[in-house]
Amino acid sequence: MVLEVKNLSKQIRGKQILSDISFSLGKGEVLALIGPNGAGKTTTIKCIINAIKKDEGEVILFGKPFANEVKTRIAVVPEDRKVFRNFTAADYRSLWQSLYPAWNDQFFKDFVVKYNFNLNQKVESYSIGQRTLFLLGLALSSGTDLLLLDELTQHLDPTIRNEVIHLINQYARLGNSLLVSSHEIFELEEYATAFAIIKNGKVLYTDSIDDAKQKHRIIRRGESFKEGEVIGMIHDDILLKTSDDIGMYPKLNQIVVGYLQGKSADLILAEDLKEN
Ligand SMILES: Nc1ncnc2c1ncn2[C@@H]1O[C@H](COP(=O)(O)OP(=O)(O)OP(=O)(O)O)[C@@H](O)[C@H]1O
Repeated sequence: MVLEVKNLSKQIRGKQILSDISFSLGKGEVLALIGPNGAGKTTTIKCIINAIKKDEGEVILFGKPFANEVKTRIAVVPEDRKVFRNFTAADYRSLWQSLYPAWNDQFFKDFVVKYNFNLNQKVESYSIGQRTLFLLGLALSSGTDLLLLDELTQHLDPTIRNEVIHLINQYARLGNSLLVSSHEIFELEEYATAFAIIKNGKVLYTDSIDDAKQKHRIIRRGESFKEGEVIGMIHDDILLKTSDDIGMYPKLNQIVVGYLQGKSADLILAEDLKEN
């Protein structure tokens, strides 16, 4: 495993922000950390890179507990896209080149040409979409084997969004690993191979996309079933975790919605439809 997060917990100002968060990311995988606003995605990423101190739990990177040396093997695009004042794209290139021993300057040069970046322009003057693309370009050029990308596709027009997703896939195909936080559930299958659903600082479910689809079915409300657990409601359908071959296989976004919605009182009653 490239990254293992085990039983991570964090309180901020007396409020429990993360509770017992666990998931893992393998080589060449893209794990989507998916959840609504305020779920704890950014806090999880900050704990992984030790930008904020975790209270409990373990973060294992490349088989070892987090240590400062590992920072040169990880590149991050933060959610706020904050950049240094007065720093040009060329300044950023020099900085990242000095920080990352495996920096790939040819990749960076090609990236700058392909996306038409002016190296003499201040990065703070880029639009939010250009800034996101540029920061991703730095991360992809860093030569690291793990990227942490916080809400990467947020505020992007469809053209840049498609480019960004293409770049994520290309980087993963080279055997690198990516953790991408998002609340955009409809785009997940374009890049993710695995996912962790997070809500109120807890992981509700984590799995590879293929395995998750195998383990769940969508049945009509009122339809009876022999074996399984009712997970949640998706409009008039029910998401069921079951080994029975009933109903329909779910799409990833249906699995996410089912877990996020959870069981309401009338859905708990639906468990009574289980055949004895
Ligand atoms: N420094 C802080 N002080 C107080 N509360 C904080 C702080 N940082 C985070 N929180 C709270 O922790 C919770 C999780 O925030 P976090 O930014 O991790 O969520 P998120 O899933 O990344 O959300 P979003 O999708 O909106 O970016 C929120 O309720 C947030 O208000």
